[in-house]
Amino acid sequence: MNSMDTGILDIVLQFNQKKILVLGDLIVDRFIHGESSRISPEAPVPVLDVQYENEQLGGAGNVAANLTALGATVYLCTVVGEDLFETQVKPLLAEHRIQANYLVRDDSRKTEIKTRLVAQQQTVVRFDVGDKNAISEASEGLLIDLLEEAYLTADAVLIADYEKGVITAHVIGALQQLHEKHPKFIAIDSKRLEAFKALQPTLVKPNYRQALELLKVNANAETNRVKQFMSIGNRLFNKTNAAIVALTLDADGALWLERNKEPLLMPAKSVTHACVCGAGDTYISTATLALIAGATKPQAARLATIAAGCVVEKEGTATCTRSEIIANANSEMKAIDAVSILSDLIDQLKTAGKRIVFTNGCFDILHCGHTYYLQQAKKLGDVLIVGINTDKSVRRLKGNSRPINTLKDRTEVLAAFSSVDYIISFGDGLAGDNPSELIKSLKPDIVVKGENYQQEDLPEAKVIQEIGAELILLPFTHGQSTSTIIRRIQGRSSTKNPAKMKAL
Ligand SMILES: Nc1ncnc2c1ncn2[C@@H]1O[C@H](COP(=O)(O)OP(=O)(O)O)[C@@H](O)[C@H]1O
Ligand SMILES: O=P(O)(O)OC[C@@H](O)[C@H]1O[C@@H](OP(=O)(O)O)[C@@H](O)[C@@H](O)[C@@H]1O
Repeated sequence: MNSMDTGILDIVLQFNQKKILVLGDLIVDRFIHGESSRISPEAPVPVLDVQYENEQLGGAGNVAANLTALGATVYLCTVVGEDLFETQVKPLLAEHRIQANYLVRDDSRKTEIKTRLVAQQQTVVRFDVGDKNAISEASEGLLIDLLEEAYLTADAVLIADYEKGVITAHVIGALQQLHEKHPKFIAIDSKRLEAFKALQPTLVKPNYRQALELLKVNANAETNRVKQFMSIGNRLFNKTNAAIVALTLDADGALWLERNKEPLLMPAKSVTHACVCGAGDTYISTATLALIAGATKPQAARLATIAAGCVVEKEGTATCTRSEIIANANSEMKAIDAVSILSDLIDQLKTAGKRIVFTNGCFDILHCGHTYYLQQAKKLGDVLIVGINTDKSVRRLKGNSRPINTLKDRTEVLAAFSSVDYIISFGDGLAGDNPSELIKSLKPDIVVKGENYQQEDLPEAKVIQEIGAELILLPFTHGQSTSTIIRRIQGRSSTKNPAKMKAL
């Protein structure tokens, strides 16, 4: 754990207080998965033996789904056709906890549905059905009314424009008027960023192809894309009027550009088989939430990269939760301050078949007894969670001279142990100095204690039984304890330097 990581965690924890207005084209992504082992006799195309199908929200719908997965409240302003509303769109919105109050339903319109045939994880063909023409005047009027309603309560506006007809010149004009009266953070992902110049967006996210098109530069496979945009990237400011340009470069990560500042390159996670559909949606959703939660540019770029790295490892159009961001952040980020985040994370780890081990203690001055004990605890399962007593709690348990090290320092030392996966403090809640409440919330599979305890003496024994966890008592290393170490030091100091002993 270091100060940057603590900052990142604080930012992620604020995501659920944010309200985002998402404006754009809703798409339905349909994936038909199968195996292919031969070429059709009728034409030189693979024959797909279909195994399963699924549908996901795409376009602005995917942006909204990503934002809700990250904890935010979303007002999704869009126009959908009646054709797919009841059967496809409504259930998907409900699944992602997205309110349908800001949607305009238009029975003259066909919703965009993109069907992909996927053989052995490789998309073989995609076909699109749906209207791409501008929405009707009636729908436009209704959409602008809803936009005005949602705008004032939102913390930021995220435009997900796929040029499927929802964002007309009138819609942009209405947004501009609102923005002039009540300026807000505006983030834009669009193939035609120049059309939004008047909004003076805070953040735009072109991908490489879109950035080349904006600057009217031809693509060249030989070019080093990072070097190229380090040199010509500043021309994107005049084209977009944006304060920050997050240029995403798929497997090469992203280059963040800001006027008169050094560009920031954030490399992407290396993924063997990346499924990139929707990665840009996840990227801009996370970057927006991070920036409005007060993240610095490097922090926001890092969080967006972690989230995009998480979705490209999943099948189809996907989302990344706050817990996944924390779990995917580097291993230094072990200390988790919110029980709800850790319990979400544990649920996900359990679903992935992991066995969760929990133990707790003061971990004041660490010695080889701790090392052995934590290693043994970890071996009992897959993930070791350590509950650590707060400073006040240690004082109550061990006396006023303790702890020797503050909670922050004790946590930092504990986080350096490879056997320890996550650390959470406890001791100031209703259950006082024992971890009953924490165990009840986290529901580990195994609880480990030192064998100096008897099951019947443990205040948490009842909770352990209630949640159906197994209690395992591990032997302590003989003669090793923090108190013995302190006494040893005091003994030595008292003969050699009594003044120093007092200071201890
Ligand atoms: N092949 C990949 N491997 C790892 N990360 C990727 C890959 N493709 C995309 N990403 C991640 O997703 C982000 C956005 O991807 P990109 O393809 O540039 O945007 P878009 O989806 O808008 O075209 C990248 O900056 C990167 O973090
Ligand atoms: O522009 P077209 O291709 O017609 O439509 C958009 C699609 O390419 C896909 O673009 C993806 O976004 P990313 O661009 O990968 O973030 C997602 O929004 C998908 O849901 C969507 O189907």
